[in-house]
Amino acid sequence: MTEAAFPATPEPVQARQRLWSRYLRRPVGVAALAVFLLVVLVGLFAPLLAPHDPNFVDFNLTQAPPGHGHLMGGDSAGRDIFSRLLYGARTTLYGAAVACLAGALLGVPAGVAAGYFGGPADRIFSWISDAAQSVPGMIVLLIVAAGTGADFTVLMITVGAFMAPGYYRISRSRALAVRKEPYIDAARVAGLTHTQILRAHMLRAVYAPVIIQSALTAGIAMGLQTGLQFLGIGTASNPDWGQMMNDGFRTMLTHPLILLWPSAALGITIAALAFMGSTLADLVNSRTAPAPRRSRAAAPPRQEGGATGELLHSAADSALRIENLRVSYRTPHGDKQVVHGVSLDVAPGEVLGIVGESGSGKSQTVFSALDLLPADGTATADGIWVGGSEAGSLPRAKRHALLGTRIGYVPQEPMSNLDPCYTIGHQLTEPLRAVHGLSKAEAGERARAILERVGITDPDRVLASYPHQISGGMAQRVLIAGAVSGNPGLLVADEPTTALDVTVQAEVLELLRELQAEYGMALVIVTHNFGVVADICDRVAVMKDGRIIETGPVEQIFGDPGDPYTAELIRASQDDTESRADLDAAWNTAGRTVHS
Ligand SMILES: Nc1ncnc2c1ncn2[C@@H]1O[C@H](COP(=O)(O)OP(=O)(O)OP(=O)(O)O)[C@@H](O)[C@H]1O
Repeated sequence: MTEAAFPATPEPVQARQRLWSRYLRRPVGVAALAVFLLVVLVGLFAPLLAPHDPNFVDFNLTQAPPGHGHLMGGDSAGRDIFSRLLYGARTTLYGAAVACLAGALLGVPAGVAAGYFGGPADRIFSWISDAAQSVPGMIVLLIVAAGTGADFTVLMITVGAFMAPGYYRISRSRALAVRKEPYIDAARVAGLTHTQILRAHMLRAVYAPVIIQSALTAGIAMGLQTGLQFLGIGTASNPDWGQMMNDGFRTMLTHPLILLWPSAALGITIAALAFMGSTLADLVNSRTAPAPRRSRAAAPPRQEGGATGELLHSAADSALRIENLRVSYRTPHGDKQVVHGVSLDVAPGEVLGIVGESGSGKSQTVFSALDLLPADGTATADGIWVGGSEAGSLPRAKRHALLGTRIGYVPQEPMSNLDPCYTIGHQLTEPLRAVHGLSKAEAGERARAILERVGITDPDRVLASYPHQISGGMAQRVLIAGAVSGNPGLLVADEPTTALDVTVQAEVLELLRELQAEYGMALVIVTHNFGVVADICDRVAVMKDGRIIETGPVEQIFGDPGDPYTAELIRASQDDTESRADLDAAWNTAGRTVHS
């Protein structure tokens, strides 16, 4: 079965509206849609449109040619072919709808769950889908027909079950792509549960491909049901195109028109569905490419050694404490360690900067604290404490419950962390209602107030806007508003200004500093820029190749950097031109080896 590849980022609503207007500019698509709608209308209004009772037998009409009040003549039993064709459209459409519904109900939830959760869920559902495809469908249909007295609805549900793997594959591949989108992580750190994310974001993302798949499936289901009826399997009381073809087949050589009418009706309907599906798939696939994800630097080779960094506060007095954290990834060549024993802590109300060049392990360190590592990443630590409580050993669900409540997260790329399918208002109020139990009105009020607090002067407009209708700077303010809306004790900001215009960067930093002071939060800010550190941080940890090479108060590190690499990072930030060669030279000055 044809399957279209879909870009990872779902359509914004306006873009989706544009999709339909673009569809209406495609002549083939419009013609196919018109034909299909005509068949649907004919099926719906068959009792009004049919000039004769489709089952009334008039022996004078037996195999009669068109004419004398019978537009298409009579069939072998003396019934009006035109009336039977109109009623047949009903049966055929009903059967196709039942098959599509059954296929979608079985295939889509399984595909979304497999793509989203991966691991055993993916393996089990994929195995079932593959197994379903290897079952000989026609034999099963014959058995079902024999066991149910050829009940048409049950037969069509069975046809749908055989179509389910198509829905499964398309939903799985779409969910696999979407689950890597930053806005899914953003929804998790806002505290939404898997069920809420599946319902709100993933199902929405598979909507367009499922419609396209349904157009293709409906055509196939119609062909199958006609084949069954052609074989005489189905209810004889309702006229349908398969029975009519069976009748025409027997007199094909002497009265070819009897076969031609139902065959043409079926062929045209299936072709219309196929053209609709392919036009839609074409339009969806020709959309703009998904937003680029943050590039990952090449991994440094593994280095052995003990924990690096320093711990200044006891676990009970820390907003966040990470002890001897190691992060590794499964690769085809074995495990690759990318963080080699990092220890750091931050006190309530303190601002800690984690600074280092790209690929130094900053994000992996904070992702481990947020429990946001991808499935092939593993974090082990001697301990991770959040708000004075041990979090590292908590069961996943309890650890997850900290997100959005005790930990807030501000990501690097504001736009890709907002779901393009929902308004800002929906995205801000969803966690407030789902995680903090606020009513719709309370959540709306709080979202409005917090937007005003982060400097958005027209909160009502922004609440009603979709992400593509606001600027990058405004989107980052929205995400900051979302991150602090749950009053977390710890705010983690991962390169929060990198994706922003230079003029907006200072404003966003200022806002973070104000909110941190106002809410008394601890702030961990990940950056490659010492300018940001100077602006906002109390203390800094410098990372290189998955280790902390130096920690200290900002003034001390700026005034007297203990490591030539730190000095070079500071100089590069001041020049605003980070030269890889200079950084490597500084690293070598300290007698260490450069790995690139
Ligand atoms: N999914 C992954 N699989 C394998 N290695 C990874 C993966 N994600 C990150 N890494 C490696 O982990 C190391 C640290 O990455 P990390 O994202 O923490 O860097 P960073 O300092 O935050 O830089 P950047 O700001 O560019 O992301 C890099 O060498 C990177 O190649």
